[in-house]
Amino acid sequence: MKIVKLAQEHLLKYKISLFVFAMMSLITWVVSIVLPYLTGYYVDILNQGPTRQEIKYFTLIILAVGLFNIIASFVKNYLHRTIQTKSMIDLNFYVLKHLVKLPVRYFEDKDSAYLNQRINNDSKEVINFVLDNFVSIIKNFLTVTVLIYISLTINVRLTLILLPLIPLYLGLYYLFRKPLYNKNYELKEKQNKFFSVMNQFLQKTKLIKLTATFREAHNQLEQSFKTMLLTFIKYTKLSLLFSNSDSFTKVLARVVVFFFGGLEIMNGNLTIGEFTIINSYFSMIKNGVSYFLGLGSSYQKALVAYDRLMGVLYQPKETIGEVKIDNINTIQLNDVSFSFDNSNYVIETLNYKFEKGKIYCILGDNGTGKSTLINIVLGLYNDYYDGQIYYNSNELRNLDMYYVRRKIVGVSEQEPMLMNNLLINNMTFGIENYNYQDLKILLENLNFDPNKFKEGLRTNIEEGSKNISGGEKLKISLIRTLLKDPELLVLDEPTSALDFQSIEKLKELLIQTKHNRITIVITHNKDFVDVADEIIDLNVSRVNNVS
Ligand SMILES: Nc1ncnc2c1ncn2[C@@H]1O[C@H](COP(=O)(O)OP(=O)(O)OP(=O)(O)O)[C@@H](O)[C@H]1O
Repeated sequence: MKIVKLAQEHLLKYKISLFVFAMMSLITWVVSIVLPYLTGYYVDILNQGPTRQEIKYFTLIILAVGLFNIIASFVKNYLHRTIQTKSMIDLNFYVLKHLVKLPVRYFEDKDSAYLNQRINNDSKEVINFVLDNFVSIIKNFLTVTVLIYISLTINVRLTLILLPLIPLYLGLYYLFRKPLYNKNYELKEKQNKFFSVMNQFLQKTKLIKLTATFREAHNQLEQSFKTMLLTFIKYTKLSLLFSNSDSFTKVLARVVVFFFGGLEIMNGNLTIGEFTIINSYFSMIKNGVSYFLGLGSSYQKALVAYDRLMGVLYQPKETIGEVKIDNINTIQLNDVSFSFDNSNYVIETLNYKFEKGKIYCILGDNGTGKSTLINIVLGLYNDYYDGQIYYNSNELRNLDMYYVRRKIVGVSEQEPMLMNNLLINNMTFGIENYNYQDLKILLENLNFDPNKFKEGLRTNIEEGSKNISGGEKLKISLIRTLLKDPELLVLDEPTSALDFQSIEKLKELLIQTKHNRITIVITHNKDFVDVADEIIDLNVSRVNNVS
């Protein structure tokens, strides 16, 4: 079975724990079978007038079995939880590892929070299905067969009278199964929608305040809750109806056991102890049967989770070559074209050569393709552009761009992403070797005073937190990029959140270090035009510096 194949790779990392878990599960199962039998046997002894010795003996057995069961259950449940958590995270990481190597365009229409939650839930579903059922199938099969056999050996007539109640239960189950599944599914969808509206309500508090749309926001929230509540009520009614019908079969079974069991006792064909054993065993047989009935629907649920995970795992990874380079003297674009929708070209037959030692300024109004061009040059759209791009003499698609970007490329983004980490770690993130003196100079040059923060460079920064301004975020990202001393430096809209003084300092810094690298600055205003050696104006239809 394909679900087992996916889960086993992660579960089998904990072979010994799994083996002990299986053994403990079987032990607790044996205890659950033995206890009603012992109880029945004891009832018969009590009925016949027990000796003090017998009472002592049975009490000790019950104590020993009980204690043994507690220990075995503890070990079983402990192992179940730890194996489940570890393998679930393992599978989750396995999918995330693949995900992070997919082309960036895969993520463009995805909500990352939703995707993350989905992968987490699906990993849990797949692991739980396999872990829970690998012992349960054997256990429940044994429960049904062994207990029917023991009941038959105790009293054939009573067992044969009780067995037809199982098809009755099956009928009820099938009657309710589909509507229950559908209503449950519908309820989950409505709950998800409701929570996403609640989430939005919290996320958009600032917008709600600014536009004073409290009433509209609250109405939306209420409407979504009403829809969810309606489905919840329908589901609750149906599930209560089902559990009542289920209780009805239990009552019926008890009536049959009491009436026919009573007659059998009266006729001397059954002891009181045997009566209690059959009574307990029949309910265990019924539970065993319902386990197998429920297996189909839990398989369907796990299958949905499996298919969604495989949907990610089957996505082809982005194109990455193997050639590693440690310096970049030129980047040449030959007839490069790119379109998001295969019809409107954002970049069209662009020919351009970037050379070490120069500062390039990519100019253009909003939406003219500045960021797109940089994404192409950095190898993020390797699977989508036409034409060729050469780093020195190596075609971009042949380069190991993970290596190149890590070692010799520095990119400061328009909206910098910070890690939930210390200020110092954010400034040095991904940089293998740096000089503390260089960091100090950069801090001074960019006018960034870490002492302004409560614990200086060791202050914890949280993405989205209020203890850091937009400009400060941008400076952290600039420091991280410049500290790397890259061969290719890309600054995307570096002036968007900087004050005049900081812009001037940054310009000085770029001029001072331009000989060691290719510097590309993306901007929609003219702030950097005066320091640029070449300007690429994307407002102009044909850009070309290559004859
Ligand atoms: N993922 C996408 N799917 C479809 N179209 C996109 C996508 N990303 C960008 N575009 C479109 O491509 C064009 C260029 O976008 P790009 O972000 O490169 O522009 P930009 O010059 O960097 O803009 P800005 O100055 O606003 O940052 C725009 O028309 C934009 O709508």
